[in-house]
Amino acid sequence: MAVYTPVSAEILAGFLTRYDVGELVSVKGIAEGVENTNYLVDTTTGRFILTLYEKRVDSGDLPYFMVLLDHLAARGCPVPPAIKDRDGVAIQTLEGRPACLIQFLPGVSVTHPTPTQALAAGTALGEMHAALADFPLERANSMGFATWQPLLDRCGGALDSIAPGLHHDMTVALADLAATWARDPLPRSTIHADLFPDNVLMRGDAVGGLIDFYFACTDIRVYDLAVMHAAWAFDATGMTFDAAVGDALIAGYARHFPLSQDERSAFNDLAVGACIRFTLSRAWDWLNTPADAVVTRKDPLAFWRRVKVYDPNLASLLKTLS
Ligand SMILES: Nc1ncnc2c1ncn2[C@@H]1O[C@H](COP(=O)(O)OP(=O)(O)OP(=O)(O)O)[C@@H](O)[C@H]1O
Ligand SMILES: N[C@@H](CCO)C(=O)O
Repeated sequence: MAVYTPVSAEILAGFLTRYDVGELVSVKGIAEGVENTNYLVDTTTGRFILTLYEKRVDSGDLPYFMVLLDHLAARGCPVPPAIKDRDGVAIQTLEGRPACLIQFLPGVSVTHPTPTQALAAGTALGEMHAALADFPLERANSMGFATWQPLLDRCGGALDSIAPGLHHDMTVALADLAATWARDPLPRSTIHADLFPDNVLMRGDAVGGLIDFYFACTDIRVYDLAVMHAAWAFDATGMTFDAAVGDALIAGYARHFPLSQDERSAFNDLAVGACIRFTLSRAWDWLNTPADAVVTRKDPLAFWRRVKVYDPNLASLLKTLS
C-alpha cells in the first residue's frame, strides 16, 4: 500500500469544506501504487481520489500535469481531471504536501491483460497522442535517458545487494544503449511515460480510464509504446513474454500512428531503455524506501530480465542475465 503521509479523517473533513463535494463519508488508503500517497474518498455527493505528491513529483510540475489532464479531458480522452475548489484552485497543500482531489474513474487494472485488452489499450495510447498533437506545453523527461547514468551512479555498488554483478552489468548495458539511443531523430510528442497495466482502468475489454500522468513529459513518441510493451507483455516476474499481447498493443497503436521504418528499427533499443529506467527506479526504491512507509516495493529484477527478449545478444554478455 502506498501511504507515505497519513491524513486523519478530521483533517480531511476540514480540507473538503473548500470544495463543493459534500461531506466526508469514508476514506481509505489505496493498496496500489508506489510513487504517491492515494486515498479513496467517499462523500455525500460521490467518490474521489485524494493524492498527496511524494518524492519523485516536483510540485513545480503540477500545473503542467493539471493543464495536460484538462486538455485531454476536453478532447474526450478518459482521464481524471483534478477537482477545483470554490476559488478555482486545483493544487492544494495538505499535511505539508502538495495535494489534489481528483475525479474517480470506474474500472479495474488488470494483472494479466489479454490481447483484446492490449489492443484497446494500444488504441487508447494512439488516441491520446493524437489528442496531444496540439498540446503547447513542454516538459523534459525527469526519468529520461539523460538521467539514467546519474541514477546508476547514485545506486552504485549497492545494486550488487539486489543481484551480484548488477552494477557492472547495468553499466555495460547503458554504455551499449548510449551508442544507438536516438541516433536517428524520431518524432517527439507529449508522452505518458508510465502507462503500465495498473495505470489503465479497464471496463471489460474496453479502456475506461488512463491515470497517473505524473511522469508525462516531452520525449520520443514511440518510446511511450515501448514502455507500454515492456510493462504489458510480460508476467510479473519478467520471465515469461507474451508476444500476442505485445503485438496487439502495437496493432492498436498503429490504428492512429503506424510505426515508420525508423521507429520499428529503434523499437527494441527503446524497450531496453524502458527496462533500464524501471530497473533503476525500482532499485533505488528497493535500496532507499523508508522503513516506516506503507508500500509494497516492486522487484527491480523483474524489469531487468526483460532485456533478454529485447536484446538477447547483449543479455548473453551479462552475468546477471545469462
Ligand atoms: N482517478 C482515479 N480513479 C480511480 N482510481 C484511481 C484514480 N487514480 C488512482 N486510482 C487508484 O489508485 C491506484 C494508485 O494510483 P497511481 O497509479 O496514481 O499511484 P502511484 O503511486 O503514482 O502509482 P505508480 O506506482 O503506478 O506510479 C491506482 O492503481 C488506482 O487503483
Ligand atoms: N510504474 C513504475 C512505477 C513508476 O516509476 C513501476 O512499476 O516500477
